[in-house]
This record gives sequence, C-alpha cells and structure tokens, in this order.
Amino acid sequence: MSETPGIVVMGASGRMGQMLVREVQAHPRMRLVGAVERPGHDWIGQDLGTAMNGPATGLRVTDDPLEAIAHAQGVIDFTTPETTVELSTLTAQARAVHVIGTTGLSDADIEKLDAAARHAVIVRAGNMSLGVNLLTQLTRQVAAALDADFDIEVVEAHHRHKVDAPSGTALMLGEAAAAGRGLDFREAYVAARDGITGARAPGTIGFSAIRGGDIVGEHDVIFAGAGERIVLRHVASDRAIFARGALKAALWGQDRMPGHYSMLDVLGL
Ligand SMILES: NC(=O)C1=CN([C@@H]2O[C@H](COP(=O)(O)OP(=O)(O)OC[C@H]3O[C@@H](n4cnc5c(N)ncnc54)[C@H](OP(=O)(O)O)[C@@H]3O)[C@@H](O)[C@H]2O)C=CC1
Ligand SMILES: O=C(O)C1=N[C@H](C(=O)O)C[C@H](O)C1
Repeated sequence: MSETPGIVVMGASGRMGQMLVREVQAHPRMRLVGAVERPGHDWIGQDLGTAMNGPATGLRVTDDPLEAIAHAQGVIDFTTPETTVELSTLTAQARAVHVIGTTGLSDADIEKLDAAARHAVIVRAGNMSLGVNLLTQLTRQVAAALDADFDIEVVEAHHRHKVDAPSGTALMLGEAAAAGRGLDFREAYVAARDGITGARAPGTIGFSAIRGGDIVGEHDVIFAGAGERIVLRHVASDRAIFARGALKAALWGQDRMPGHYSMLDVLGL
C-alpha cells in the first residue's frame, strides 16, 4: 500500500468538494493529485488554489476524470448520480478506491455500482459521519426493543439547494428501523402525505423533509407511542464531519478485496 495515497476529488467546486479538497490537503497521509469538475465549468483549466480564492497549488482543475484517476489510489466523489455511475467504471479500470457520498441514487444506479464493485473497492454511504452511522445502530436497537405500537417517523431538514428527498441519511435510518422491527423497508415506506390521507397505516415508516436556508443536515427518528415518544436525533453543524469520514474510507479501502462496502464496515460498527 502507498504510504500516502494520491486522492482525486470529484466535483471539486461543490459544497462538499471544497471541504474535501481542504481536508485532503491538510491530511498527513494523503496527497491531492487531481480535482475534477464537469465539462464547461468555470474552474476548468484554472489552478485549484486560485479558483478557491487561496494561494496557487500547481494543480489544474480538469474535466477529464480518466486522466485525473490514472495516477490515483483513491477518488472521493460527492457529485450527482449520473456522474457517480459513469465514474464507477473508470475507477474500477484504474483499481482506485471509489468513495461515494452522492445520494439520490436509483436502484438501477446501485446495480451498476454493484457491477463495478466486482473489480474494485467501493465505499458508499448516504452519510459518512461517525454520529449518523452510530445512530443507525441505535435506531435498529430501539426499533427491535419497542413493540409495533410505537409508530416510526423520520424527519429530516437540509439547506435550500438540496435536490433529493428523502435524504440519503433518512433512508439509512429508515432501513435500520425496518431491519430492527423485521419490516420490509419498501413495503413500510411512506414518503408523502397530503390531503385526506386516511389514518396512519400500521407497520409503516413515514418520511418528512424540510428544505431551507443553510441547514447542514438534521435528522430525527421518532418512535411515537400512546402517552410517550422517543426521539433519536443527529444534528450536523459542519460539513467537515462528512469529509473526514470520506477520507477515513479512502484510507481504509487501500489494499482491500473488491466489494461494495459501507461506512459501518469502515468504522467497525
Ligand atoms: N454521504 C454524505 O456524507 C454526504 C453526501 N452529500 C451528497 O453529496 C452530493 C453533493 O452535495 P453538495 O456538495 O452539497 O452538492 P454541490 O452541488 O455543491 O456539488 C456537486 C458538485 O459536483 C459537480 N459535478 C456535477 N457533474 C459533474 C461531473 N460530470 N464531473 C465532475 N463534477 C461534477 C457540480 O458542478 P456544477 O455545480 O457545476 O454542476 C458541483 O460542483 C449530494 O448528492 C449530497 O446529498 C452531501 C453531504 C454529505
Ligand atoms: O445534501 C446534503 O447536504 C447532505 N446530504 C446527505 C444526505 O442526503 O443525507 C448527508 C447530509 O445530511 C448532507
């Protein structure tokens, strides 16, 4: 294994992309070897540091992921579902660890990632933070401990720019609750209530999404019974928690067997 793996950041100008660039640059056991943006983006051809309003780094932003990945051991990708799926074939060819934070992936997208993971290491999670991954385990335990009289609802809040709902984290928490309670997640899933919905169906898990301002990410798992309510909550106030998890995943993935892993594998939870 390389002592200091070379890392490429996809979507380098994004909210997560810029955070990831800073974290990789500051990491004592990583080297930033590439920064990729979409074709036509203003940053293409610019020095990455200058584009980020800082000192020059000598690294130019490219729109050619293949060129960027050629000499990398890891790619950290918080972009869009289309970009992530296309990239997975390139990372598999290059045998680079592909760390995926992108959410909003369809079942068909995930099947394509499974195919790429036959040849390369993919670590994917809708939330890379330690706190949320621990919360999934707690959610599973609480769902298993409480009887079916406790209705399960997941409420999430994010900034106004977020394009997918429910969030990837909400889905992780809902899946954990379904597993704990022995429910089929797809059958239990209820994501929208509007108008005359009828009374709440037993055995369902409801999802509600709030969008506004600059909320980084907040998630409640509510277990609502008769006369009492348990609320498990995670509040993210700094995107660095996601970036640090992603860096940990990129290091953990070095020299692993090909496979489609999660942050639970990385964190040993
Ligand atoms: N798993 C986790 O822990 C977390 C996951 N996320 C997820 O990460 C994703 C990104 O979030 P966020 O950073 O807020 O979003 P942004 O829109 O700020 O960033 C996405 C970046 O990807 C760029 N991009 C789009 N297409 C391509 C392409 N073909 N090649 C290279 N770059 C491309 C975008 O460029 P342009 O804007 O010009 O299109 C943009 O700069 C979302 O799915 C979000 O839900 C976010 C935080 C934590
Ligand atoms: O888009 C975001 O910002 C976030 N997305 C992830 C999600 O969909 O859960 C993780 C985090 O909540 C921030």
